[in-house]
Amino acid sequence: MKFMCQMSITFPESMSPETKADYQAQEKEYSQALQRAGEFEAIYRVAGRYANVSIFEVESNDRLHEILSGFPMFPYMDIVTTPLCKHPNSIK
Ligand SMILES: O=C(O)CC1=CCC(=O)O1
Repeated sequence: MKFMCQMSITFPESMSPETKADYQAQEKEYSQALQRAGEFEAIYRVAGRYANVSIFEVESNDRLHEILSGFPMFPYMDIVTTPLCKHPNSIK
């Protein structure tokens, strides 16, 4: 099952730069492990925003929820999830 997730991140103004950097380092480690495992197919930065567009290939809705809620920055994310289907004109 393929999904597009649009994530935007808002840290509290009171959060220190050190805490932000720690979240970002944890996020990178978690994200890259999922990418290596093949469940996290792609991630793009949205130009001009602290947001991304991510593509996941997972076995179930429950697995997607497990992945998303496991992101260290999950408490600071707003996530919009869109299920994707094959396009009839795709050559892949
Ligand atoms: O977009 C970000 O920086 C937050 C994020 C979510 C998954 C990831 O790898 O980074």
